[in-house]
Amino acid sequence: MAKHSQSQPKYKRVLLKLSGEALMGEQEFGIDPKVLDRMALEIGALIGIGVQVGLVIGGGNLFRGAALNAAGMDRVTGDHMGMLATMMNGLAMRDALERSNIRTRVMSAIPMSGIVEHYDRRRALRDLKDGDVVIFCAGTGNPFFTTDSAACLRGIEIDADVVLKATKVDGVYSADPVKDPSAVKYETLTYDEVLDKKLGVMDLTAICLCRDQGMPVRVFNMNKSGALTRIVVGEAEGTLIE
Ligand SMILES: Nc1ncnc2c1ncn2[C@@H]1O[C@H](COP(=O)(O)OP(=O)(O)O)[C@@H](O)[C@H]1O
Ligand SMILES: O=c1ccn([C@@H]2O[C@H](COP(=O)(O)OP(=O)(O)O)[C@@H](O)[C@H]2O)c(=O)[nH]1
Repeated sequence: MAKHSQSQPKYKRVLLKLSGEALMGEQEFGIDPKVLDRMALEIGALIGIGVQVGLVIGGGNLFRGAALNAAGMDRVTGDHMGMLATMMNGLAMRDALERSNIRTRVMSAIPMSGIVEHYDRRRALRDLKDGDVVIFCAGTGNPFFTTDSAACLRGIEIDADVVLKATKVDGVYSADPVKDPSAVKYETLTYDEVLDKKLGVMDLTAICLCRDQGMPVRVFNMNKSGALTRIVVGEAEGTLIE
């Protein structure tokens, strides 16, 4: 960390997307406080070198609308539950960040008066400039979307330099590396290559939005200690889609 804290960041403002499943750690469901604390440390290292950090957190560790739908629930109700799950993860992450003395604001796409603020882009920009981490919860606020799309949307809205998608694998591969051990990792890809090859690491709505708005996306493994800082200071890590 000492080495990186002297490094000049390549990016001034990033939108970090954490999947809900990443928060489970070794558990089957829910949130592992040890994982939250480790992520708070990694995010704190970025704040420490002057990088502005917006955060979108998934909800897949708790509920996913599509899975609830497959089990018989109305899809829109399931998606509402999924978005509420991202709120719980966001509150847990704020708690971990604040315990690490990192100023944090949570904004929700769905009004939730008395718990968190409603999403306000201009306010978020002011807070980011003040060095606060801003957590954007409840996805896009609409069913039939994912938090990957929400991350790209918020990243574009706040004029982030890059969307950083933290996941469980080391980048984008020729096939799902969890299922196919012969899959080969890409260093870089264009948006159209991701779409044409149907590479399943991010949903297509999110990729199309980034392509149309020219927002680069880097997919990387958040379980690798220091990977986030290495990316932000310009070292090769994961896969860059642009
Ligand atoms: N071509 C691919 N390259 C990398 N990962 C892939 C690919 N296709 C499918 N995946 C899977 O996508 C997952 C990453 O997506 P992520 O959004 O983090 O997970 P989830 O959709 O379960 O929340 C990886 O864990 C990996 O198993
Ligand atoms: O804009 C959004 C974002 C999320 N969701 C719901 O919230 C769930 C959790 O988000 P996601 O699956 O993206 O979480 P992750 O895979 O990142 O943990 C999704 O399955 C959807 O049901 C939604 O309806 N609209």
